[in-house]
Amino acid sequence: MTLGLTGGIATGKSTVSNMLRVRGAAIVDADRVAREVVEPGTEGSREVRKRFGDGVFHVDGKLDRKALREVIFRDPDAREDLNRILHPLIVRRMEEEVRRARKTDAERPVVLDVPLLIEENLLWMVDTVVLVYIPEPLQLKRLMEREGITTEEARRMIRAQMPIDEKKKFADVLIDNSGTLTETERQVDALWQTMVSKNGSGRL
Ligand SMILES: CC(C)(COP(=O)(O)OP(=O)(O)OC[C@H]1O[C@@H](n2cnc3c(N)ncnc32)[C@H](O)[C@@H]1O)[C@@H](O)C(=O)NCCC(=O)NCCS
Ligand SMILES: Nc1ncnc2c1ncn2[C@@H]1O[C@H](COP(=O)(O)OP(=O)(O)OP(=O)(O)O)[C@@H](O)[C@H]1O
Repeated sequence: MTLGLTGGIATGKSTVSNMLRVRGAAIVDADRVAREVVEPGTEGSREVRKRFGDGVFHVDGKLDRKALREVIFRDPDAREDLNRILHPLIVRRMEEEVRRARKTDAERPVVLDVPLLIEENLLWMVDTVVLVYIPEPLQLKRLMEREGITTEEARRMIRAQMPIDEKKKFADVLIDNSGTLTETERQVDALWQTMVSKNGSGRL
């Protein structure tokens, strides 16, 4: 089965995806793929430079992630342009990775960790949607603490995505990550049991 793991920024997708990895899932991480498609010399890198200029690159040709981030979380048009350039490249590579994982072991659950799974209409890629949920005030707090940024900066990043409470209606399974990591582990255990017992295709 292919599980779509989503949430909002800093709600705990990486935390939960690591827990699923430890249990044996194959993980396809959209944030990692997004970094690969802009490596120096790639089509993604060329297109980003064409649209955003040399100012969002370091002298060695690597993307200056901080600089680009400043632009896209302030300017919705810029964000749309970046999405238009990168998302087809990201989706194509994720599809290849899913195919490869299936070929290696058809029974092994595959987890697609994609922050924008719902916003970008990628639900067709997965059998089941798992939402890593925390209430928005806690999301704001964890984001500010992790990034060392102000409330205003964190709000801007959260506003670039569909509000976490709205995402609930697209979810088949909810993991509440507002408690301790042990409490989250317990929910992941229950999810994993269902995944392996249904190990063919099928929805949860
Ligand atoms: C702007 C970039 C360079 C900032 O890099 P940085 O290392 O600081 O952050 P990172 O990649 O780890 O992303 C952190 C989080 O930001 C959020 N985010 C990233 N891109 C976007 C976007 N286009 N729209 C809304 N939220 C986004 C996601 O929740 C993501 O998990 C980078 O996020 C990027 O290339 N974004 C565009 C690609 C994309 O849409 N990625 C999301 C997965 S499809
Ligand atoms: N149950 C928890 N209790 C306390 N802190 C937590 C918990 N789960 C995650 N965190 C912390 O919250 C922050 C966000 O978690 P994580 O990085 O897993 O989120 P994410 O959804 O993957 O973020 P992004 O969208 O930026 O990729 C991290 O600093 C993490 O250590």
